[in-house]
Amino acid sequence: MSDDLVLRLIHTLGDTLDGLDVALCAFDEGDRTIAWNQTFFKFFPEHEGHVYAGEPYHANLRRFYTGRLDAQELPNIERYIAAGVDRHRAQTRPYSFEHRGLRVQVASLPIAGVGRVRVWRAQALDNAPGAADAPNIHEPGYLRSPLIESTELFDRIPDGLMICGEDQRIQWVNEPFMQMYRFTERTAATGLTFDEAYRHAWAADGPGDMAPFFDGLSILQENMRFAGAPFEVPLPRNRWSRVIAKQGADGTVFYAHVDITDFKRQQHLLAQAERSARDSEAQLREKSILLEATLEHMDQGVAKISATGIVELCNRRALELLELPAELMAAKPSLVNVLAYLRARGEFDGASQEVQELLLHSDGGVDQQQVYDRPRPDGRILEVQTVPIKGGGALRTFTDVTQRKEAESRIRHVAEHDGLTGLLNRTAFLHSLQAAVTDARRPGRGFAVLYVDLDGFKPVNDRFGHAVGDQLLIWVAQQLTQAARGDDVVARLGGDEFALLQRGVSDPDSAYRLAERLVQAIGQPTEIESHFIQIGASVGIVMASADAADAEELLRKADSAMYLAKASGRGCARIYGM
Ligand SMILES: Nc1nc2c(ncn2[C@@H]2O[C@H](COP(=O)(O)OP(=O)(O)OP(=O)(O)O)[C@@H](O)[C@H]2O)c(=O)[nH]1
Repeated sequence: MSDDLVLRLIHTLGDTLDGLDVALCAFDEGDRTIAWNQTFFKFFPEHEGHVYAGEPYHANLRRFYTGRLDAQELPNIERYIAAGVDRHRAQTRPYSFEHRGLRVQVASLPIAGVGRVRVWRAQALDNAPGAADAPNIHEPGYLRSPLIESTELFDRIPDGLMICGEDQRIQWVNEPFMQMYRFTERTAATGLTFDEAYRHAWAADGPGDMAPFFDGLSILQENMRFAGAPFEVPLPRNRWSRVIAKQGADGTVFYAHVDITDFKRQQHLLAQAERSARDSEAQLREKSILLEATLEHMDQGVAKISATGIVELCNRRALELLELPAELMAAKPSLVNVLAYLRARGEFDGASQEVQELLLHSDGGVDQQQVYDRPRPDGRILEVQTVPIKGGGALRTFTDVTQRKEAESRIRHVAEHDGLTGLLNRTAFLHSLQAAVTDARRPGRGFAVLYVDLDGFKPVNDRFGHAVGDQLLIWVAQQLTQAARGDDVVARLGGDEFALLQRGVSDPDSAYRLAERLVQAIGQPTEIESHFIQIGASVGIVMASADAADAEELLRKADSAMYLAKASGRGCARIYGM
């Protein structure tokens, strides 16, 4: 059938129904208005002059509700409209409601290929003439339903039961209903509307938070007007009731009130748990973003090695410091492969034998914290620290300590050397001497200490000035260094006093010969700032013996031998104890 023909048929049907005082309004499958008749305006004058073909059903409902809702209910209009649209789509049975002084019964019929046709007919109002003759609901024996001859049976079911007459007033309620809605006498509920019974439940509870009451009242009023689908209302003391209506044949409506408090509580707990899970998930996400950003921007290289030896994570700085290609690391290689790559590029060539061994057998696993310095081929020094991770694997950090190491070695150099000549100072010489004393107990590790004091140095200072004296001290240092062998130790003890640790000598003759060479070298004339200068040197010698005491004592003995040389006319050497 063509759309046009369908529309003509609906119009004809509408005209026909006008004759029966029945209103009609038809909607397509998208809930848009397609046709209506004259009686429709009689029941719903608010639509006259406004309704148009194609108007969505929700626009129709908005007009309907705008006219009938009072100020208290108006804020709920959107909910009413949404519920009305849902009802429109799902309605399966007729229901009646009051509108503009009329009681109207409405039926809705889905028509395949068209949509839905709604028809309304007027009914007599309860307070219309003749209603005064209606039976007195408070009369004993008013109950008309044969179903409730034995109330005891219904008092024993767990759900509340409320039976209403056609006039929507309560005819009978069971015990569980009385408990739910706070009635002590069954007769106190009789004759009330459900709306009034609901108000009673809340009034009986005394003052408290009334927000759920107002909410529940509007849900109840809306649903009682267009009874159909089950609905839920809040009761005092955080209880909830689900109300299910069932229409009886004679206009009686049976309402079951199911206590769903536990269900609601569980729903609430579930929603809370979902919310807190969402919150902690969001927090976790935020934390991991923060962690990632920190990792990417930190000055330290970081790599995480899994329990199975896979390099799972390697930050930007680690790639830079080790000159690792990003593609290699993105493939999550094994540590063994990464070490092989680095080894092939000479990464470990400067590392100590111990570190080389360590790296050769490393799969990343460590039992305890491990730290070592690794000199790189580019001259920088990396401090590599590995800590075990609970549950397997390890975290390895790479810190560029080049500058720190350089500063440390500068400080060490200053602490150990004489600023003028660059020779070791007294403290460092005593350290070397002490090490030699310890070592001398081994065969072939004998040594001699030569204490050198310049002769006639003071007059140089006095005559040519301190600067020339300084130059002369530097020249003396050179003479001593040149006369010494590579593994000997030369030091300036202070002022014009120097010392030499001669290694690998056990007979005094060798030490004496070196002393003579020193005396001879220092005794040569030299030119400093155009001045020809000649000084001399006196040398005291002490030989280390197996029972040698400590470094300080050896130096003292050498010093006293030097004094003997001075006493014997200077420019010569003397051996301690000889
Ligand atoms: N120019 C210079 N002079 C120094 C320095 N340290 C000490 N002196 C001087 O070196 C001199 C050492 O004194 P002496 O040991 O009596 O000098 P000397 O003339 O060699 O006398 P004898 O050892 O008895 O032969 C003093 O005049 C100190 O001031 C220094 O760093 N530079």
